[in-house]
Amino acid sequence: MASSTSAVNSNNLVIPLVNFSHFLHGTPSQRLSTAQAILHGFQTAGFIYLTHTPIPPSTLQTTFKTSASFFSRSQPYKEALGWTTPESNRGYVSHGREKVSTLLDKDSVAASRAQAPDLKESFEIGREGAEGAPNNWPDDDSEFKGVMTGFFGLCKELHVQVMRAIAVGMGLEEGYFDGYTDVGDNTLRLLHYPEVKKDVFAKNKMQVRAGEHTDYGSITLLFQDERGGLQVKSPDGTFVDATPIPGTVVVNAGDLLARWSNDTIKSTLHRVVEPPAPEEGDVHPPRYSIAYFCNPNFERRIEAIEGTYGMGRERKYEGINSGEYLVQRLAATY
Ligand SMILES: O=C(O)CCC(=O)C(=O)O
Ligand SMILES: [Fe+2]
Repeated sequence: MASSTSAVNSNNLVIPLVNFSHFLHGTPSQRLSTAQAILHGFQTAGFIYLTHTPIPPSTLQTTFKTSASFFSRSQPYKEALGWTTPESNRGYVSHGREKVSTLLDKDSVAASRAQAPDLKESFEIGREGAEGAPNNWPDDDSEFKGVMTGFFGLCKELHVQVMRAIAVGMGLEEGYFDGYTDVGDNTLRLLHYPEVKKDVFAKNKMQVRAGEHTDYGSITLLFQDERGGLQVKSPDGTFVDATPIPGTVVVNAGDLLARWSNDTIKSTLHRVVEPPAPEEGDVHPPRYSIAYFCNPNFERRIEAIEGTYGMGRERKYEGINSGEYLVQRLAATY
């Protein structure tokens, strides 16, 4: 049986829908064809949708509920847990503070933020126990911490497995990336795009919920609710809806994986805009999503992956330290 059909197929953007259990538990041939479908998706669209991951739907539901209840707290409560530095990259980020964008210097980021700030707030959680970078947990809510650390661990494991699939797809030894994924230097980002009047979008054509950007790290695991609004840039240059499919995880490759793979894997622009399905009334309801940004262990040096250069393909990039790369990218965004 084929492991893959497509989740999105429009304007030359084909995002495969892959049953991940065929990689985890399938026969050797299912395992190989699934790994190849995953790698192919990253090489062409830069995005895939996974079904049948080991993350239980009930756990995901609890995590979404816990996230929504956190965002419903008062502004001073959330501000007290505020994000402080790119080095720690942990805590609460209020509306309009971060402007994800393709602009690399601080002045242009600030200018575009002033024009149409992203309509969102977020809470960033890093690896527990990282030296000098404690998480900004609310001290009156141990349930929040318990739910989020549990979810962090499940996502960490999924990162390990998706990187194994990429290794198998590339014809490398399955554990090729294990020494890069075992620490879990990743970031769990809870996102809340508040309810918004429809005329906000009508009045300003530039207004979006999250500006177009690429992600920075290796891969991102993205869990979205049923609202819609996520769009991915197609090879034609148009933005195509990455429509929510219940029970799936959207996975996209980030800039560091593109670089690591000598640009054989794509890090594709995406954004969040006004939801496509017209709802009744003059407001769009809130949208919640959860992004888990995976990175190679911060202490590792990232040099072109074996097999992605040679035989007429030049090696395009210098080696770079994973942690330094991320801090440099984050420093330009806040
Ligand atoms: O909310 C979403 O669906 C996308 C979020 C995203 O792309 C990001 O935070 O990097
Ligand atoms: Fe993103």
